[in-house]
Amino acid sequence: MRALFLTFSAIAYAIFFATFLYLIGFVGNLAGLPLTVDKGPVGSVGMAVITDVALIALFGVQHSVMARQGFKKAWTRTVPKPIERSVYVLMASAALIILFSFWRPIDGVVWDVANPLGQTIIWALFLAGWGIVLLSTFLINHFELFGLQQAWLHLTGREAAAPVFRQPLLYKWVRHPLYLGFFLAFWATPHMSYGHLLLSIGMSIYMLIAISYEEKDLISYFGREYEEYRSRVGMLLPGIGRRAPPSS
Ligand SMILES: C[S@@+](CC[C@H](N)C(=O)[O-])C[C@H]1O[C@@H](n2cnc3c(N)ncnc32)[C@H](O)[C@@H]1O
Repeated sequence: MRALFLTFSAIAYAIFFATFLYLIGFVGNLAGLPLTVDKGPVGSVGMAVITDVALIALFGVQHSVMARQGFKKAWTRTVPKPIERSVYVLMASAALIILFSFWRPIDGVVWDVANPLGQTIIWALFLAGWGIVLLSTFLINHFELFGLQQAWLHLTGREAAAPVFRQPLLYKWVRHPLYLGFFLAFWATPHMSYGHLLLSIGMSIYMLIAISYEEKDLISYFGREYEEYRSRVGMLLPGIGRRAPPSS
């Protein structure tokens, strides 16, 4: 059973990684992909807006609800604890695959940068965004975030350690570098269509909500240590979005 759990986690991880790579191409409109933010079946604008908002909401609800402590407690009565995170990762990938499959592009130019230097700078920001996302997962704990560590510890008969508060490298300057990377990745495009704008706005709203829930959890784990960090370090940009600790 323990080896089966690890196999399940490894498969969930492989599916996540393939989905993550596709997401880069989807948002960046990579030539050769069958479906991207600007390439796919076109219908009426009204239907496209309703469909796309529903797809973003599905992703946001799956991500936020399944990450909450209360949900995890209830959920692990059914799903074995060592693979709980891998099931979450699998569901998150499924929500993205559904988004890729049913996304409806919306034509129309919000901005279009034709200048070659401008385009190069914007693509560099786009790639930097994805790089920051990946780097941040390693700064927190990549293999735990994606469920492999939990199944491995179970296989080797060890207990999962309690969450550790980290502030290495990027976390010294901003509290949410991973989300900062996603902001760059969604917004840095030389050609912004109305469909892409909808995706960028929707994901940005989701991330701001996710940050507020995540910080409540972080304060419940780490207490004053996190409150002090929050009062000193900016949210998404250095020095901006610091929050004074509640007076006691
Ligand atoms: C997907 S990661 C996003 C991390 C962070 N919000 C960011 O944007 O870089 C979410 C997980 O990271 C954990 N986390 C966030 N900040 C942390 C920190 N400074 N130290 C340890 N864990 C952290 C949260 O508890 C959550 O399980």
